[in-house]
Amino acid sequence: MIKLHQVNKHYTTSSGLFHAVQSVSLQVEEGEIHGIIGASGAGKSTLLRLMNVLERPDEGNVVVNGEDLTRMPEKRLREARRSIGMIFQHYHLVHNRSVSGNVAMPLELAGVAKKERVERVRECLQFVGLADKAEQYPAQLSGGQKQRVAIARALANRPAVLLCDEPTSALDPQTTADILGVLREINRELGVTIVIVTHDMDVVRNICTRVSEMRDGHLLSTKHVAAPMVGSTVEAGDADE
Ligand SMILES: Nc1ncnc2c1ncn2[C@@H]1O[C@H](COP(=O)(O)OP(=O)(O)OP(=O)(O)O)[C@@H](O)[C@H]1O
Repeated sequence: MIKLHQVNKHYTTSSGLFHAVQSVSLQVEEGEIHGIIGASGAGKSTLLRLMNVLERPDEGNVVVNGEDLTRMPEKRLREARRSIGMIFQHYHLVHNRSVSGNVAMPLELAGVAKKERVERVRECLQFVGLADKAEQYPAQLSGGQKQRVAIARALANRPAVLLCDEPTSALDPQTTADILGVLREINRELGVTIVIVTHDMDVVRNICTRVSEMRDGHLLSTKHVAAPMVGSTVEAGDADE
């Protein structure tokens, strides 16, 4: 589903070239929920942004759904990105658009006709439990509701993959549990493959099938996560690679 092959990313900083992601190879399988953990600055967000080529790798290949995104011209890359949704810690909603206006944006960019757009926005808001908030504005919503709008927007173009960058880090424990429930449903009911960057091992124990650990730009390990059991603490373990 997602194959990173020997991917490298450098940034130019005031103190020289910084090697943020170093020769990372990783395969995310179709249908899994794959966690990426590691200390602050380890390169987790950079790795996630390499998966949809929001960051272009300096070396290596990024293949999603059998298509090499690193070899595509910009126009084809924009089209390919429609099958890769993304959500962020701080939601990135457009404040002067209503909830339905936000969810409609990727459909407008994809040239979907108005009637179909309205229907799809309604479906997506219903899926995340916010059908009654369609005409409200982001400032009127709680953090959890804003993240649900961002999820609905990410689902609008029926992606095969959803990339999540610290999606619950700004949320309280109950809201975190609710949002993880939504992500689990997206995975199970819609068959969407999910990659989730987090510093919270509870998130990993709760929803991830495998977890990769980053340190100083390197991928240290990828492990299976024991099947989550309600109310129990489950250790990540059972190295498989
Ligand atoms: N655009 C950029 N220009 C220069 N340096 C960058 C840029 N983006 C990231 N970095 C640096 O690359 C390193 C990895 O950043 P990244 O955001 O991927 O880490 P992270 O593991 O997600 O950290 P955090 O948990 O703090 O978000 C950091 O040292 C960061 O300062």
